[in-house]
Amino acid sequence: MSIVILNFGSQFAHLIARRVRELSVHSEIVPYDMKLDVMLEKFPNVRGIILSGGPESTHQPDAPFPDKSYFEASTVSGRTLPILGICYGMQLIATHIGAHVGRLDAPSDQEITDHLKGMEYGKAELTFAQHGDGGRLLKGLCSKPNEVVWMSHGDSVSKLPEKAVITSTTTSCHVASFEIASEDKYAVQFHPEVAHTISGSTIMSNFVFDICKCEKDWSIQDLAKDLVNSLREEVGPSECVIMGVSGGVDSTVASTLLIEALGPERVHCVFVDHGLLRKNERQQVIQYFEHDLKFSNFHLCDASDLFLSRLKGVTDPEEKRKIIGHSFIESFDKEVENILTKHKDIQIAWLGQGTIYPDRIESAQPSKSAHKIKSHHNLTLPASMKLKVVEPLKELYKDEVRRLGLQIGVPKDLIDRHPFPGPGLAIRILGEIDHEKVKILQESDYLFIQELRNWKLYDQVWQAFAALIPVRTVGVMGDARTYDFIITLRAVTSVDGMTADWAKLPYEFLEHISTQIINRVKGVNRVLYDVSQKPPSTIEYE
Ligand SMILES: Nc1ncnc2c1ncn2[C@@H]1O[C@H](COP(=O)(O)OP(=O)(O)OP(=O)(O)O)[C@@H](O)[C@H]1O
Ligand SMILES: O=c1[nH]c(=O)c2[nH+]cn([C@@H]3O[C@H](COP(=O)(O)O)[C@@H](O)[C@H]3O)c2[nH]1
Ligand SMILES: NC(=O)CC[C@H](N)C(=O)O
Ligand SMILES: [Mg+2]
Repeated sequence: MSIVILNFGSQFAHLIARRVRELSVHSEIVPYDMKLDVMLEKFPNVRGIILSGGPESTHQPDAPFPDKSYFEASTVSGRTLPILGICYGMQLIATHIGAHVGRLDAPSDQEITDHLKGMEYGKAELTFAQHGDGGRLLKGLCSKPNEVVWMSHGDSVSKLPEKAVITSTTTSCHVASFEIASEDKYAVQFHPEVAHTISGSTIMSNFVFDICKCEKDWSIQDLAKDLVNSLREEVGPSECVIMGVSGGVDSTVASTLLIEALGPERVHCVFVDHGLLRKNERQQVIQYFEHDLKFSNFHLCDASDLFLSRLKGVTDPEEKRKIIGHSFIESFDKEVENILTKHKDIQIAWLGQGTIYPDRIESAQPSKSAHKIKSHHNLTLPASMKLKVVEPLKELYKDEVRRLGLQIGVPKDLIDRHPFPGPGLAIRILGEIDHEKVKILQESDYLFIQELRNWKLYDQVWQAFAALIPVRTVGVMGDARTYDFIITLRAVTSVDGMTADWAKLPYEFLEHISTQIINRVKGVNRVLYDVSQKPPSTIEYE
């Protein structure tokens, strides 16, 4: 049995599929324009349809719409095919049934502004409709007041026809969910698939089991074994892989799988020092690969001059990311040449990377209708590249990678490390990069992380780091005027990096770390703490 997701370009479409699979039910994502009959042929056991969110607005002329027959196909081969619309998906169902979908700032919407109170990004609290049973979809939720959900929309639904029952609202959104149970149409403006929607899994389970009547007939059987087998099929029997390793979770798990699949001789791990690493990181990574993990083919590539000279004078975040992606590939190419001079008889045909699913969706890789949020360095590959790319973890989320890593014997202290982005400090020094700023940020970040560990707070947050805001402000130290940079501290809680909340670090800690950084790092006279959620912000600054 399957649940099919029509993808309208949501940042979270893959997460919907993952939530369904976590319920032991098969799920697939298909392009939004797949016709109903084609879909039915492909998935004869389909039991329900989910319309994903998406960046467009249904009232725009080119807005993507699904084949209309999905809305009319409440009976397919003698059984109903329920539809759940999420965010943009809800707005599609609303448009189809003749409701109004609009944006507060559109001038022609004046007469309905009462109902369109506005946009919501991040955390919101549901109020259940007066009849109070939450309908079929929200069954089991309305016993609790203040149900926390995650929103990310600018358009709102109003003027629903009578047959549609509004099941919940928020202070800014009159229709947070509605359903037409007799037609098996269900719709939520919020995102049940994200980890920050507290009862998201109950909602998904209500849809999958109670409404679509699916049975638990799917399981991830020994994921590690499947991945190893497919790597053996993908990489030819005499081919070798050059694997980019950073000392981070994803590349360590990916390289361990590659070594398991191909044997240690065929996997050459390369760590690139791009001059934008954290304080002491280079020595730690070398120690880790050479002494702790004892990888037989570990290579250090010192490319700091290359990266820093290419980035000189560059301020645009996407431009920086492109330069970094290309410089990585150049460094790998150079390292391939070095390896081939030593091992003349081998054939290096592949570049291995620890790319995971969120890297791809933010770079707008897997879907034609998704907007690009930021180009992750590992996906900004030059067209001229000669190596083929192998990415064993490309379908997984961070928490799944961590579980897989533990299963295949990667040490727990590495698994628990905070993620560190490949472009490193380049995307945490806003705008132009120079040696002075790198030094200031390295010192500030080092103090922040050390103190989080000392205060036993490191494991309570998902990711934490300092970033440098290249704006000077006036301070007074020892009665003298200073005119120095701002350091901003970011600490977030998350499960998979797709949504994130700011960590509620104790005031005493914030006071302590602010004093430490200002007193000990020359060039900083002001420290800020970032209290933004993702969405609408992202975790990194660029
Ligand atoms: N300094 C580096 N040298 C070589 N490859 C790198 C480097 N930094 C990143 N990469 C490559 O880019 C991929 C993506 O980086 P990313 O930071 O997302 O993952 P990671 O470093 O493996 O894990 P983590 O998210 O825990 O930091 C890595 O898996 C690795 O293949
Ligand atoms: O290897 C990487 N290359 C990149 O270009 C990149 N950009 C963001 N990140 C990491 O991805 C997660 C989500 O970050 P954002 O909310 O900023 O997109 C966070 O964990 C970020 O640190 C990157 N990792
Ligand atoms: N996340 C979404 O699906 C957003 C839908 C639509 N683009 C809006 O802003 O309301
Ligand atoms: Mg990393």
